[in-house]
Amino acid sequence: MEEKYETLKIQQESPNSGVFNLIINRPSVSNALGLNFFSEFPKVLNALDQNPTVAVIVLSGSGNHFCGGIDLKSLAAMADDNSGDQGRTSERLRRKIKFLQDAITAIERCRKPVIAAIHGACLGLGINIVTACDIRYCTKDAIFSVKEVDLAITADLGTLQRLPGIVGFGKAMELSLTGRRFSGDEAKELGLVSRVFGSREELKEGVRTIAEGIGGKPPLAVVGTKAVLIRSRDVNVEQGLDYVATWNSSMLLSEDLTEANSAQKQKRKPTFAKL
Ligand SMILES: CC/C=C\C=C\CC(=O)SCCNC(=O)CCNC(=O)[C@H](O)C(C)(C)COP(=O)(O)OP(=O)(O)OC[C@H]1O[C@@H](n2cnc3c(N)ncnc32)[C@H](O)[C@@H]1OP(=O)(O)O
Repeated sequence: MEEKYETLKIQQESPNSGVFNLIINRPSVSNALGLNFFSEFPKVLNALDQNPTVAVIVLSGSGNHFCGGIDLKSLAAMADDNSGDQGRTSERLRRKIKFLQDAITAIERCRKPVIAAIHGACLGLGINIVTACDIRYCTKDAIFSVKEVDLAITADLGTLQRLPGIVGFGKAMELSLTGRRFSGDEAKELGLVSRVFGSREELKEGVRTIAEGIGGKPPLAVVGTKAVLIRSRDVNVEQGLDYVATWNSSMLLSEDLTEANSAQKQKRKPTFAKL
């Protein structure tokens, strides 16, 4: 956790808190992100996931924006060199795209909940990132755009796969084909965010309270809920039920169950061992 990163900053909300802020940290370029982000992000998420002190991760942006999208200055370099024949060039590019995708999917691989707190611009790559997050909140002045189409890119890092499940197929198609900008209020109307806050300060405080609330819940059930919901999204009901039956048959009988029940009966705050 002591390591320094070029594109990210980690801050524990307060001493003893299980809430950790993961901050996109390239404010001079509106948190536009290049290749180094894709190397750092999964490493940091994995470190947070493995750290038993961490219960919930809040992802936000430093400066004026959440994320201005892919770093346009590094986009050409990311498209790779053209050495070798067409087949080899294409296969290299395919591997690179899979590497970028994998960095975003690290959010879903992380057992702990990841909450996006969005202010200012959240464009292109920003949408890929937040649609992989477990919960999203934003400020009223947040601006969203599935911008890839305007850059002659078919969005390929998760937006087209995850957005339909969040806002519905038709809305996802409309937003992705037009690339139009939409506001925090519309994001709420669409179901992209769960709540809109009046200011950045209110967003920070509101999300902190929600994250601390989740962080105080039985950790095995929190991790299980995330894992089972993500799996259920991708399989049919029967397969999802089968998955949760196996999950709970191995993890339901924990000290958390006893503690949650006792605390409820004794009308006291429960305390759970870290995960
Ligand atoms: C394999 C491909 C994988 C992923 C592909 C993803 C596709 C995308 O992400 S599409 C989205 C691309 N992003 C954009 O088109 C955004 C362009 N920028 C803007 O619209 C605005 O700059 C803004 C983000 C809304 C911020 O506006 P404002 O607050 O008025 O500040 P500015 O003065 O415009 O910008 C400040 C500073 O940031 C630099 N910057 C902003 N965005 C990017 C970017 N995407 N890449 C590189 N740099 C960016 C901008 O140039 C300014 O820097 P200066 O040095 O002062 O010029």
